[in-house]
Amino acid sequence: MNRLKVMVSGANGRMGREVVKMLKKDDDLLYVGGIDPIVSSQQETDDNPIYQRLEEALIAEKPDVIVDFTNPHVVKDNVRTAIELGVSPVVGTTGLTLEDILILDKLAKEHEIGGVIAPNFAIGAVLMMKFAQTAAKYMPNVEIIEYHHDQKLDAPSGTALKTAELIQQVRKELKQGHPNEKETLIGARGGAFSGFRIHSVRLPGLVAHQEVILGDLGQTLTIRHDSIDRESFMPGVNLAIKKVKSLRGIIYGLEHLLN
Ligand SMILES: NC(=O)C1=CN([C@@H]2O[C@H](COP(=O)(O)OP(=O)(O)OC[C@H]3O[C@@H](n4cnc5c(N)ncnc54)[C@H](OP(=O)(O)O)[C@@H]3O)[C@@H](O)[C@H]2O)C=CC1
Ligand SMILES: O=C(O)C1=N[C@H](C(=O)O)C[C@H](O)C1
Repeated sequence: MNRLKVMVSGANGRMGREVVKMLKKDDDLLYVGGIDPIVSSQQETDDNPIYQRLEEALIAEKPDVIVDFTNPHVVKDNVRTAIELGVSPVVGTTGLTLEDILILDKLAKEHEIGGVIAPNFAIGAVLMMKFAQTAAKYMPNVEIIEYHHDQKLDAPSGTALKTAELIQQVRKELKQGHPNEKETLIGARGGAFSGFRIHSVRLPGLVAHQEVILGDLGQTLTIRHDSIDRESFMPGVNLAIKKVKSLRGIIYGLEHLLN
């Protein structure tokens, strides 16, 4: 059986390094090289070149799938380039807007290409988002607190935004808090999303964590997920790589690939 050829954009980053390790352990997948602005001698071997430019890499190696864990500033152009060159993108990079995703979906359909964009590849995080959505239907007073390492570029996290979008679909419209509430320190109440709030904590020592807290008369419900190691994302990335060639257009969220 032909092994699926996979490249990794952002191969020298925290997630990229983990993905390369995972690919090298899977006999059904063939890692054919990475893309990263800084070529690290530790990672580059004759078998696994590291390119500095995506287009050059895709033309030279002709992978089936490109996995992207780069940054919010470059991800949209990366996905567009991959689709135009006929390579299926599996994207974990956060920072794409819903409008960006619609544009990329249209482009992917025009090129008859499948793609996966998932703000969180950890199964526990997907369940946390689903449970929060179910709970918000019955308990519409809700706040999201996400906690990440202090090198993260975007706030709020992609996971928090996706959670908020899922909650918004089912939650009775309601502006929370006291109508005369006054912030005496700007930002103290977090970011406003459709009448509820998202708070972002950044500290060394954290990996990726989120709490959704729902309140009602005399009770609160807290739904919490913790990624304590980046290994937590790898089964989801692996699943997306193996399913993406059978898709047409972009799916947004790992939940669409789970039974
Ligand atoms: N969906 C999910 O499950 C998860 C998503 N993420 C997301 O993944 C993204 C990456 O996170 P993380 O690995 O921690 O970040 P890092 O900063 O550790 O890694 C990003 C890497 O991409 C490189 N890079 C920058 N520009 C380009 C480019 N144009 N082409 C190729 N490589 C490029 C960076 O190089 P340089 O440093 O030189 O700029 C860096 O090596 C973030 O958006 C994060 O939110 C993270 C974890 C899980
Ligand atoms: O930057 C990270 O680390 C993470 N980013 C994703 C996000 O923004 O939700 C996923 C996970 O939380 C880790």
